[in-house]
Amino acid sequence: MDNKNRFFIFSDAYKDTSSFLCMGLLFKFFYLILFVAYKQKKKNFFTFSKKKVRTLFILLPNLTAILRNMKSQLIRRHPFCTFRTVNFSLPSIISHSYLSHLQDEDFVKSCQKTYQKDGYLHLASFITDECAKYMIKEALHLESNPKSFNSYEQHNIWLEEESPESKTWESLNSSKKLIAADIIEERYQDKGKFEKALTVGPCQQLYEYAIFRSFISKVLLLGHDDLYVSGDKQGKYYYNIFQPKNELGWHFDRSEFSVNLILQPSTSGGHFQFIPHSRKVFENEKKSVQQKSVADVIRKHHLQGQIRCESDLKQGSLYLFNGNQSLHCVTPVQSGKRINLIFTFNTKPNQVLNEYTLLKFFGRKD
Ligand SMILES: O=C(O)CCC(=O)C(=O)O
Ligand SMILES: [Fe+2]
Repeated sequence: MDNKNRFFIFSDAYKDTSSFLCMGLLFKFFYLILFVAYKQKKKNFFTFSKKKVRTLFILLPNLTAILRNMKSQLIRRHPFCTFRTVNFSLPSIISHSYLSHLQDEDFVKSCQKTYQKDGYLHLASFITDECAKYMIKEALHLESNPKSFNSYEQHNIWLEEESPESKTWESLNSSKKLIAADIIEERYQDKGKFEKALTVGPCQQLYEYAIFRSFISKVLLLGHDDLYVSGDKQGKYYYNIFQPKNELGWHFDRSEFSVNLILQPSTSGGHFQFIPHSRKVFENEKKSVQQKSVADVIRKHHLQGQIRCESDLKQGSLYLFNGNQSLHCVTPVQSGKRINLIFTFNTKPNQVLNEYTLLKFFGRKD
């Protein structure tokens, strides 16, 4: 085991620490009973009577409930019991095979080709298992943070509200939990005396890695333009957590492209599906007056065979996607949480989200 992997032993330690403390309390409790029994010299203390067994039955469940409660309090409050921040170096974030290829011309060309043909590029195991596991733990740790936001939206495929044309489209549902970048970064600031101060977590490191950004801009924009990090402290990157029953209804993204890192696929359901380069077909249907549904258009234009269901997205998969041109959705999660990390890159520097989008996405303006 190398040094990087050792961190996971430490990050797991919080569970053991709290169990250890609770076990300690339990032992103290029994020690106290024995001590009292000894002091009172009650000879019949250890003999069983119906009354004693009944008392024990009443006491025990209460005692375990109290201990369970104390344990959760300890996990939340005790500095040793919170999920600890870890310092990752770039080679422990990006898998070795990609790290050495991001600037390789042939590799970039083959990625460009796939992306142009499909509007989609999947790079399996882009980040290391260690980093993915850490990010999953971080997302789950921040899930209960009061600033993380359960977003629920009713929308049409265009994600438009006002236009009369878009009103004739069926209404779809989307729901997930969003954990904005500022909540993630808070973890790495103001560490108390129990944790070493760290300024940059692995999400931020990957997001700000210029070679990663330049690779993406070469693939997405064929190198005609540069990509910039976002100026938005919430939306620059964010964890998404899909619980069972959460889904993303069919839609076209407002942004031209998306960069999505899959951390944990759900155990069943929660598949990413898309119809490559389908915008024109749906645009042509936009003008007719009758009520329209995705299923109707799929039937009418024989698109069924073109729906791609990406069930091979696994822990550590990175996918780049042309979400503005290809209709896509995430099917309802049936079991297990689906966790991913979305990066926002822009073609102009210092772009920020407007108040409306901030409230809709993250439930707060600042
Ligand atoms: O979670 C995914 O894989 C897709 C996300 C997506 O389409 C979106 O956020 O607009
Ligand atoms: Fe999307």
